[in-house]
Parts: sequence; structure tokens; C-alpha cells
Amino acid sequence: MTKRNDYISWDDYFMGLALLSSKRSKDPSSQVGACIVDSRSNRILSVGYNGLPRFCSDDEYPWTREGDSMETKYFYVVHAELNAILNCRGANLEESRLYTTLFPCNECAKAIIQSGMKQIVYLSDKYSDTDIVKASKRMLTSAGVEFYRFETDIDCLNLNFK
Ligand SMILES: Nc1nc(=O)n([C@H]2C[C@H](O)[C@@H](COP(=O)(O)O)O2)cc1CO
Ligand SMILES: [Zn+2]
Repeated sequence: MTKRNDYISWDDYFMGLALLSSKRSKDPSSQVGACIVDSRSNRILSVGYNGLPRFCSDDEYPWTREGDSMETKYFYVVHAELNAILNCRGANLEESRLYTTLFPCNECAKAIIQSGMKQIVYLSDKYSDTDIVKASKRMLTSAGVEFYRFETDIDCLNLNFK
């Protein structure tokens, strides 16, 4: 027997983990996932998805996008990228690579830069026209953090639990 050739690439694996993490999100409109990797050893350092902080109930806080700011999700949700940074349990994120299903906002960009990450691989950039993303890209570029869109030959990966 020879080895399998249809195994997934490291990039597919890590973006797949970011996508799988996003499935945990309770946000009805955007489910975002992130995975942080030591790019030299291909070891996973952390994962995260967008959700409320610990001890804040998914059922008691709002999930709406519009209206009184206090009653929208935006004041409360922790972004997937920040959650991944905060979930790293002391791992050194210097020189690491972030896989995220949505381009990071300006606030996450600050945390990415300050934690020493060097690369961002993203799937969607659906808010690219917003000032938030423009500010994010400005800071990331100044800080020398590379970012590039995820590319793959495969459209879909199935997880079969049966
Ligand atoms: N990069 C990001 N990572 C994230 O985790 N989020 C989260 C915040 C919200 O929970 C949701 C965006 O909701 P909406 O504006 O598309 O309905 O995704 C948002 C962005 C966009 O900057
Ligand atoms: Zn963010």
C-alpha cells in the first residue's frame, strides 16, 4: 500500500479548524472562527469564535444588530480573533499566524499586533469597505503584519459522524 494522497494541506486544516470553531457561535448573522498556529512547527496554539464573555448568558444578552446600542450585540460580543488570543493559555504568540474566517476589525488588529503575530490568513473580507477594516489594514501594514486571502483547491470538507 502507498500513502494516501488526498489528505488536506496545513492551510486547509487550520482554516477548517477556524470554520469548525465558528459553528459554536450563537450569533444569528455572522459566525466567525479563528485559529492561531505556530507557523514554524504547524502546532495549534489556540482557537476561538465570536461569543459573549464568560458568565454572560447567551440567553440573557441581545443578538440584534440595530436599535438602542445597549440592546445590540456589539457592546457585548468578544470577537473570534480576540477570543483566540485570550484563550491561548500563556502560549507565546510571537511570530505566529492567525487563520480567521472574517478579516479582523481595528480592535482585534491592535491585539494581533501587540501579541506579536506576523501573518493573517482570512476567508471573507465582507466588511472591506468599512472604516473599521480600513483602519485595521492601516495598522497591520504599519506593523508589518502580512495578510492574505485564503486559497484552496477544495470547495467543501465533510465531517461524517455516522
Ligand atoms: N472580524 C470579526 N470577528 C468577529 O468575531 N466579529 C463578530 C462580531 C459579531 O458577533 C459578528 C458580526 O456581526 P454582523 O455585524 O455581521 O451582524 O461577528 C466581527 C468581525 C468583523 O470585524
Ligand atoms: Zn475584532
